[in-house]
Amino acid sequence: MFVTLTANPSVDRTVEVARLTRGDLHRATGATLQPGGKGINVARALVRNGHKARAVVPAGGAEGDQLISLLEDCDIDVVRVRTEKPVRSNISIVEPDATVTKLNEIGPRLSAQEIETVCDVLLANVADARWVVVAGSLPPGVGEDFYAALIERLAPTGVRVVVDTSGPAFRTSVKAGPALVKPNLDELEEAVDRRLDTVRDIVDAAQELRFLGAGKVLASLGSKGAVLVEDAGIWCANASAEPRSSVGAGDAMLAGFLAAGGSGPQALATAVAWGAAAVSLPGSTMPGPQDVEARRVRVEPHPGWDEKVRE
Ligand SMILES: Nc1ncnc2c1ncn2[C@@H]1O[C@H](COP(=O)(O)OP(=O)(O)O)[C@@H](O)[C@H]1O
Ligand SMILES: O=P(O)(O)OC[C@H]1O[C@](O)(COP(=O)(O)O)[C@@H](O)[C@@H]1O
Repeated sequence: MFVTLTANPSVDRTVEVARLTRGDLHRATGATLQPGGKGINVARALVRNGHKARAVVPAGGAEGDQLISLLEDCDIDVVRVRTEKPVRSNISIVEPDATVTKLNEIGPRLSAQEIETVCDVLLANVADARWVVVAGSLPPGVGEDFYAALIERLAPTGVRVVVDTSGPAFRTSVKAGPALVKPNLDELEEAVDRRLDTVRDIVDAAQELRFLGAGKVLASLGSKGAVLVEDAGIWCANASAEPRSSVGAGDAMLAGFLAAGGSGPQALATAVAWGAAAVSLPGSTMPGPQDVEARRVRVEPHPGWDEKVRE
């Protein structure tokens, strides 16, 4: 069982337009409405590929009801924590060259009581978990040490915790010693407070996070694939794709890594295969086994240290 917590879930609308121009009326060429938020997407990807996943989801209001009903057909064990304020809606605008413009709402404020309930519910639902994924931004009212405190409370259970978040919450959570973190390039740059241009820069930054407390670092680099830095070694991998929408690609990629054991080059290969498959699908559609093409994957046991990591 994989357990995820999405502190700030969303109803995701992805709208496809021929070309985005500020101030213009656009007629959408396609649209999807999907359950959103990083932990939810990780759970969606895992169950699409035959794994068991439970998603803890604070959800209030009519939008919360809509989110839960969108999750009904997904085969996820959804544990809803009812909150007073409504779930947010996030909008992604996708152009034919797969450029994505994201409009993420800040999310509903959670009360101190609601935050405590979310923690208690998560802790009550991890007994059968192999991994716990705590992911996404934190809504208003939730302190930046929320994930760090959860990692500390989960430590006695022995479960491995993955963090995928951004900003101050990311840096703070690293110091609490998660087994794995999954930053994208922007998040990694923000965490180490400098620009990163090459594989060497990524590995140095990852080692800094490991020095601070993270066990492994799985850095995602868009079309450049991903870099895994762990005790056993350092690997780079990428998979080719005809990109359509990158929304949720990082979540699919993390799910692939966990599904394949959460360690080493084979798990990294699966991760980028799932990421590439996700990016080829509309909206935040999570790939199933028929979408994933292992032949597209290239794993480098000896990273090209000076290779550029920007697209
Ligand atoms: N254009 C692309 N071609 C192939 N794979 C891609 C492409 N864009 C993203 N991916 C895959 O999706 C993963 C996550 O993408 P990235 O944009 O780094 O993460 P996030 O969605 O978290 O911002 C990458 O590591 C890669 O495996
Ligand atoms: O919590 P945040 O950082 O606002 O992100 C939430 C958004 O990220 C997603 O989980 C997609 O994640 P990625 O594109 O980073 O993989 C959407 O479903 C959701 O709208």
